[in-house]
Amino acid sequence: MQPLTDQLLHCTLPDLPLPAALHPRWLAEGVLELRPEHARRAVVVSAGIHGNETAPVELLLALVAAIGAGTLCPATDLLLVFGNLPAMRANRRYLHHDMNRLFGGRHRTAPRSHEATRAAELEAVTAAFFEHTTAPAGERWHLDMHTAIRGSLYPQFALVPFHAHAYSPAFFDLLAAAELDAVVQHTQVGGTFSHFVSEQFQAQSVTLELGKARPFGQNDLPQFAPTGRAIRALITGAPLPERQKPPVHHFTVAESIIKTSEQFTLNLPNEAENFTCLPPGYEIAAQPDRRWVVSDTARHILFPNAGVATGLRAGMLLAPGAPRLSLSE
Ligand SMILES: O=C(O)CCC(=O)N[C@@H](CCC(=O)O)C(=O)O
Ligand SMILES: [Zn+2]
Repeated sequence: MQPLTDQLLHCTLPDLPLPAALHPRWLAEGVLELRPEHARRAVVVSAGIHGNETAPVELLLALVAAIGAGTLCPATDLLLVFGNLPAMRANRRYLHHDMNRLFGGRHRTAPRSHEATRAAELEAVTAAFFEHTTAPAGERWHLDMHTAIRGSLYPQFALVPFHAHAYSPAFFDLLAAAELDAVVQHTQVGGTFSHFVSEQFQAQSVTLELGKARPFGQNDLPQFAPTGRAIRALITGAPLPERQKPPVHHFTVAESIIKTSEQFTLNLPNEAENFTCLPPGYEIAAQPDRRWVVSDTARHILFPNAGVATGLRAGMLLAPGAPRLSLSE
């Protein structure tokens, strides 16, 4: 294991020297705030909200190391969040409850658990971070980095939370510069960290899916380099790197498949990848009180997972294209 990963997991990362000019403060376990003078932007970068999604954690640690070494000089207020440390130590998505379903106050009504306590703590530190920034309203950003359980036909993609405020063209430029292959627009509220930050602080917040989830030490780190470069540009104010790939593909969530029965079944092979296009009329999932059939217009499956706890999302059906009303306007 890399020394910095070891330090994070053993809670000795605060021993790492950081430039005093950035006024570094550890606001909670695994939550580092940096506030350079005259910041014109406030950026939250989070990883490890799911403990087994380790590549984003390594990417975030590389940013902390570069800041410590003085090779990366943020010009923005920064909140760096390592989400679920006990789950990271156990290489599990979560210990008791999926933390990324508990934001927006849902932790209050959920059974008591490490994840519920941590979601409440992350909400509080994020609120304090945005409350004290001098960055203007349109310059609040949040990138919540994840990796997916299955492989994906579009290997790297973004999920934009449903939002009522404007996301700027600069936000979509960032996603393009990060070499993402696809952008998925949510159409309903959710309990994710990115939805919470978007709704509560009118931030341009997004979930990034950067590849397939693998344990520490097994990640192909060069795959994450374009995202790392785009984040560095965002936090230093440098120009964004030029995109080398074809244009980003857009999708919109048409239906969320919510498992509400233990007898829920999913009609898909384990090796089926995210974004697989299914034939219209295909019965993708069923439980005693209902069945989900693929429509003509929403044929792409995302995050199919029969193993989620009852009450949670077991997949989404996507329609190609951005929503008809552009949310960036
Ligand atoms: O691969 C999977 O099945 C899940 C990967 C993952 O953790 N995705 C996030 C997406 C959050 C969002 O919809 O914005 C999640 O499920 O929490
Ligand atoms: Zn995740």
